Amino acid sequence: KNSNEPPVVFHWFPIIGSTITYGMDPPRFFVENRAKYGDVFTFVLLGRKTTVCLGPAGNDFVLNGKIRDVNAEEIYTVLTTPVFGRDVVYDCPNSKLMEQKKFMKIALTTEAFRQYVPIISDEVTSYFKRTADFKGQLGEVSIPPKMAEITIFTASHALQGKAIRDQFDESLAALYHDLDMGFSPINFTFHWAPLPWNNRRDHAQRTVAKLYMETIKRRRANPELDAQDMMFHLMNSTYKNGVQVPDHEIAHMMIALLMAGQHSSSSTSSWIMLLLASRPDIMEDLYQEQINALGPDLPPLQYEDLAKLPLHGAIVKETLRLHAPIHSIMRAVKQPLHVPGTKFVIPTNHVLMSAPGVSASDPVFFPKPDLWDPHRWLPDSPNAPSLSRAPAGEDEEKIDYGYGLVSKGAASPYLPFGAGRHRCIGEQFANVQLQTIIVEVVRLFKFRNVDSSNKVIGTDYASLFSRPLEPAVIHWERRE
Ligand code: HEM
Ligand SMILES: N#Cc1ccc(COc2ccc(/C=C/c3ccc(C(F)(F)[C@](O)(Cn4cnnn4)c4ccc(F)cc4F)nc3)cc2)cc1
Repeated sequence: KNSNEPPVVFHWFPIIGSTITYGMDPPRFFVENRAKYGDVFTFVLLGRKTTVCLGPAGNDFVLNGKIRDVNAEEIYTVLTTPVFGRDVVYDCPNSKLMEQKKFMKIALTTEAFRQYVPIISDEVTSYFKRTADFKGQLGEVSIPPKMAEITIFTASHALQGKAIRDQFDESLAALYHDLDMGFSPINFTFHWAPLPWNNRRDHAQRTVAKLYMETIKRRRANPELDAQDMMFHLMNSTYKNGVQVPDHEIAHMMIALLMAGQHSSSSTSSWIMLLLASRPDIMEDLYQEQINALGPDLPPLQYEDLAKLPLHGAIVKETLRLHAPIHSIMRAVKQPLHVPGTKFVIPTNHVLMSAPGVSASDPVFFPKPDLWDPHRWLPDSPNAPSLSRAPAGEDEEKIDYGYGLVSKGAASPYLPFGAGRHRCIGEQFANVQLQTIIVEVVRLFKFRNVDSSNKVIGTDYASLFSRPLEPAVIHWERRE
């Protein structure tokens, strides 16, 4: 054991190591061990030495790591490739992923969002009209399953096109569920195991991919001129080496986007509804904001209206500060890595881990960090973030990895969408989708907790994306 490795978190057993304490509550695990060992420490996760680098400097070190030093696909491919399919995302060289992200971004333009807002609005309003759980004047309902349905309908219709969305009413929903069973942290380790759900996952992946490829052939035969959806753009994309994107890669990228959009948005939208139920006063502020900005008759929502609703935007921002769906970002170490400002050198048998959420709830940057206070993101708030401590210069700098300029600023304490080469390309879509859902829900209902308290339910960290524990019941009442 050479002396310049980071301190190791005390654990009783090898292999198991700290897996259970980490897996049960990662944020608590990070904060408790940061107090003991500082911003850089190693723990054993399912037999793997995992070195965490916390704080804005840690976020920068991991997320802006050079490609020769850190590698994402080696860690993630065992989890994602069986679900998405081959030759895309983490089953190809990073340079190919960068081109695939460029292609995906082409369908995520403001022009596309103009089309998506009415689509999302209609899916939300028609959902609440037809679902049994919201019949009558008032009632109680566990909200996460409802938000999972709303997000799959809104994301699939906007991003995948009406043909795919309509298949979610029957066959595709069951297939999606089987695919989803394979998207679990257990598969980080036991991906090879012929577990029953892995067989169902593989069958579902092949079936869904086939369904997409048939749709691609049909659309190529008679192109729907107006559809600017993701499939249309991927069908007209060509790699730098001149190769047109093959049909199976289009199908597999569509699955990847479906999984990304679904899990992140359904978790975040569930949190938003639960937090609004804990603060009915804020839900009224939202209704008032719409009336002040759009007029008392509340006309059908358009993309341009979202810019006039800053509190709606702050709801998403503040929810992601406390409930980012991805709590741990991991990289393989490709060569011994010196941690700047320390004597530590991280060896290549370690996995590197970033947890941006730790600095997002650090009192140094966010006064009363554990308080869900969307107003903190608006002017003149007492709890305004003091992001000025993060070196502003870096935030200004932008860099292009091949899919457009991204802010180099990984030294920021607020990174729910990551940073650097692997940064999210779905941020704008997620904001449009989530804010549109909030606008429509606020127009239809008033929420409160069943016991009228300000309590918020705990977090389930057992699945790949952190999400609310279930059942998470709220009381709803139809607005007159
Ligand atoms: C609230 C919503 C979302 C959150 C919080 C989120 C978060 C993230 C984070 C933290 C990363 C970086 C992962 C890493 O560095 O290992 C990421 C990457 C990515 N996300 Fe999202 N995401 C969201 C929605 C979406 C949506 C809607 C899409 C697609 C339409 C999407 C597609 C992607 C893609 C393609 C990457 C790139 C992965 C890579 O380059 O390795 N995400 N996202
Ligand atoms: N015992 C025990 C025990 C042990 C440990 C634990 C918990 O330990 C951990 C540790 C790490 C993690 C990491 C989460 C993680 C990483 C990558 C991805 C992803 F790749 F999939 C994604 O980024 C997702 N994404 C992006 N944007 N929106 N979605 C993505 C990218 C591109 C793409 F096209 C499609 C995508 F969808 N997803 C999730 C989760 C849990 C529990 C129990």
